[in-house]
Amino acid sequence: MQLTVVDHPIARARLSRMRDERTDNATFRAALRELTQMLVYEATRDLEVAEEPITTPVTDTIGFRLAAPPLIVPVLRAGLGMADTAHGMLPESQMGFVGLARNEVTFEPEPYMASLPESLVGRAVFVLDPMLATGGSLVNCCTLLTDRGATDITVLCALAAPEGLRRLEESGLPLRVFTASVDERLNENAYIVPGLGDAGDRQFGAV
Ligand SMILES: O=P(O)(O)OC[C@H]1O[C@H](OP(=O)(O)OP(=O)(O)O)[C@H](O)[C@@H]1O
Ligand SMILES: O=c1cc[nH]c(=O)[nH]1
Ligand SMILES: [Mg+2]
Repeated sequence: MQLTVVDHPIARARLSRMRDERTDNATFRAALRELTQMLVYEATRDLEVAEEPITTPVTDTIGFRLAAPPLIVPVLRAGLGMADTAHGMLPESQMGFVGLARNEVTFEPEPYMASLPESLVGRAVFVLDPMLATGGSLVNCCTLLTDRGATDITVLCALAAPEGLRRLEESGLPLRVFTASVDERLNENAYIVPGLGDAGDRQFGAV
């Protein structure tokens, strides 16, 4: 599994705003959108481009377009806050949706929806979820994708815990992970420390 930590100064500043308990829901969402831009920018660096002839106001030349824009898959709820930004940067991409809620007693994810293309053979997939804690939710989501034939999955998250990264690594799933920080650890409630709290609640309110 390939891990990239996007620790650009602007990314660190946005992440700090998200961590701060005084940050209100609207400011948290704005900071997550801005952080998502940086994660997408880094994660798309190696995407294949196709050449196409174009004409500028001055002359004919060669232009470029993405050869195969990845499928974007936000994990509901918290990943929804990254979806529009990622789609804006990859406007030709298709979007799928996975809904998971972590059981806060067992810490296991409980799936409640999946809306994905039947086959993902030969398609790159970008999974969006700001939080990688125990890793249970992302293993569940990425297994749904590999069950459909995906072999090229990129996970974009704001924060990752070492425990979750280990679980993803041990899953053997074909993954690359881009995160703005690898935090210290999980606490007894499987929350990331120092973390930022519940990313869904911080954006949309407590359920
Ligand atoms: O790595 P894990 O231990 O599985 O935890 C991470 C998951 O927890 C959060 O979702 P949550 O279940 O709180 O749902 P929500 O987005 O609706 O708040 C987060 O967005 C991840 O999906
Ligand atoms: O710290 C955590 C752990 C799981 N889910 C969150 O939203 N935050
Ligand atoms: Mg939540």
